[in-house]
Amino acid sequence: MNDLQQNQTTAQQAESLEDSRANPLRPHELHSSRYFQLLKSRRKLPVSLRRQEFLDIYHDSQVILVSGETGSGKTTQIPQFILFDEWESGKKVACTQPRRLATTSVATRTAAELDVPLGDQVGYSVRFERKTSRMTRLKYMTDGLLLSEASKDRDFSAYSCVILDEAHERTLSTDLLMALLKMATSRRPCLKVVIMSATLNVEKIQSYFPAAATFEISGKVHPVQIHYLSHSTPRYCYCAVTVVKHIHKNMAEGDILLFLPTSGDIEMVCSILRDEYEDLTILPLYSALSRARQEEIFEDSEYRKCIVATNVAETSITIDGIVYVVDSGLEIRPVYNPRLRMSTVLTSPISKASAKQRAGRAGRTQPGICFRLYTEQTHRACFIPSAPPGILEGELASQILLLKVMGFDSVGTFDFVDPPHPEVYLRGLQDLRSMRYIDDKGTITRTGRIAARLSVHPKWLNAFMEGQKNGCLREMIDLAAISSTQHPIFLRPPPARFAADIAHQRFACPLSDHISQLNALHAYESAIKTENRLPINQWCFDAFLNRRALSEAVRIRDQLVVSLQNELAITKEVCRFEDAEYDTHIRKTLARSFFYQCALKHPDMFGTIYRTVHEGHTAGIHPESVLSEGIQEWMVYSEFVSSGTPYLQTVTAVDPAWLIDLDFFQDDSLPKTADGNFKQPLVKKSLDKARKKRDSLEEDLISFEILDLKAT
Ligand SMILES: Nc1ncnc2c1ncn2[C@@H]1O[C@H](COP(=O)(O)OP(=O)(O)OP(=O)(O)O)[C@@H](O)[C@H]1O
Repeated sequence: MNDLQQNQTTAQQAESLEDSRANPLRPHELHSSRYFQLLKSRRKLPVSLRRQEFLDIYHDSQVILVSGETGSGKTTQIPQFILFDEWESGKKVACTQPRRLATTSVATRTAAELDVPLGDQVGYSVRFERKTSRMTRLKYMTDGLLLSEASKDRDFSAYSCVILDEAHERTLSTDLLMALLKMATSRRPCLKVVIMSATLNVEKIQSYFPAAATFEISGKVHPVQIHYLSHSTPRYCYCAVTVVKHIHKNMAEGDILLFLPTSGDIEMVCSILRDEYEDLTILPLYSALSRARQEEIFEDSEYRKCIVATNVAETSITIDGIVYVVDSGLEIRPVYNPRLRMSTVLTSPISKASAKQRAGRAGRTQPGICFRLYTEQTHRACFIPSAPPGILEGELASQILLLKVMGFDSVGTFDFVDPPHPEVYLRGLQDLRSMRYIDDKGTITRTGRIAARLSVHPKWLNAFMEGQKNGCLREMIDLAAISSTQHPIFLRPPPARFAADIAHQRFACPLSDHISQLNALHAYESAIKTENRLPINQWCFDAFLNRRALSEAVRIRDQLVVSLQNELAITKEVCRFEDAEYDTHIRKTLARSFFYQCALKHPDMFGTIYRTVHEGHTAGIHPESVLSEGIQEWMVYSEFVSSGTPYLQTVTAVDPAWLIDLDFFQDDSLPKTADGNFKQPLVKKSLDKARKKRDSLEEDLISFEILDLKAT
């Protein structure tokens, strides 16, 4: 018997025996004292009091919509009820979350509640990282990951029940899962679906699943008082600092959770608060931070904690000790514009549902107070009820391809909760057509099938094939991996921008941001291998590189190499950096793979404005680019973004001669006005010039060969 077990009282042992009948995960073992502590608090949760009522509905219905106050126990308890109920089926229970941090933290909590090591019966799976085993029966996972599983198994046959949590967020993946689950439930009558949220639009989802039962959990764990400002203020950071100071000076014990829209705001506010207080533990929280730094928010602290977070802390997570929530009422949301093929990132007001979720981070382990940095009138009149579904705001090419590979040829008539905007849908089809992933009839091609199976955006398959021709396949795989990390690899924290820019110069390639990224990745890998090196964390810190993003890129790259092995002959050989043509091979490959994202310098302007070839939209080069001075004529860009001013981001200078033989740049493909003239005469002129140059070079070559022939 171990120490923990010895510590159990006789009463606990009796309780353990009683409870073990309900806990098939450890049927013959005694539980730890922590288990009993947690059990005591779990039993008080509103949802625990209605366990049997929930199970009765669960037995009678195939689809159940669960709504209930934040903190009432949906995420941690309902999956356990189902797990025990479904134990005999031998199948798994999946519970999805929109965010990674929430996925890992609720899995950790649930494993602790069940007194099992994380990864055994309870585990988690997020992209490129998982803690599961063959024993795992309850799997918390991101919605994106379950979607990619579904592309291989439309019946969700490994699962007896799929729980979609935080469904109010209506992410693109959750919406697609709802549609696929709707079909799967008609094929598999024993498959159950539970859709949960504290702020679910029940009528909307019920009209999509007409036979769904509803289960509403009333009652809060602890009350949360809400305070509003009496006057609005645009200076939300200043206002947030004032409120935090007020709480710290005048209010009773309890940690603070402050919501701000951007990582820049967070770092600024953290540095102001750090300068002022030594007896306050200030912890930033945003997705670009390393996992270890993110998890610091859960650690105990000698002083009061003040966590300054973006909306990554908005749903699902419980941070023990939070009493005060300060909500700026703002967030950043990328919105895709199909006409511009551009993502606009603007700081905008949150929805009422988000405001409720944010307030709900308090009152979970004790009563709480939420300070909203906006007026009640603003909340009532200016906040929309819930954020628009992701399917109405995002780019759809990869989702259309995924559906096509699953056999849904006519995606236009697919039964979505909210159908996508026809223009976004058509743009997605056009993009897939120009990448040759579908044919003229919209049928998926062989290349399209391979592209759909990639763990990165399907557009990269073209780059891999082109890279193979030009001897830089490995570099393209590295770039695909870098572009798939959730965070930028170059860090520019606001207080140290200048120092960061200097540190980044050693990786800079004057003609390409993509190659600069590759240089940083390769330097990181050799820093790891070098003996007597600096600790890698220190090396990354000094170089202002994001270690988390780099190690994630390496992981993605290694998995990609394995998954591509059957499709492309991947040799160990890499393009040699010492090769005089190293840059050219990579730039040419990028140009020929992402030709539909080319831009040409606009001479009428001050010299730094470019115009995209296909749509003719103008934009500057992002100020963080190595090419921001706008000297080069042609560019290929990875993103067209706007946070007020439109910018081309992550760009590479290209030679139009590399493009002229592509169909996309032939006269009959270039965009024309209604009267048949070229919409962008400059593009036409520049391409003609490149063609002439090529022809005259070819003529020179021929005459040179003739001369050579005569000489022999
Ligand atoms: N990591 C944790 N530390 C302390 N208490 C926790 C933790 N996780 C959960 N709890 C307790 O369990 C309760 C239920 O949490 P759970 O996440 O299941 O609620 P929920 O209804 O899903 O909330 P939300 O709608 O906000 O996701 C919390 O209110 C809290 O009291």
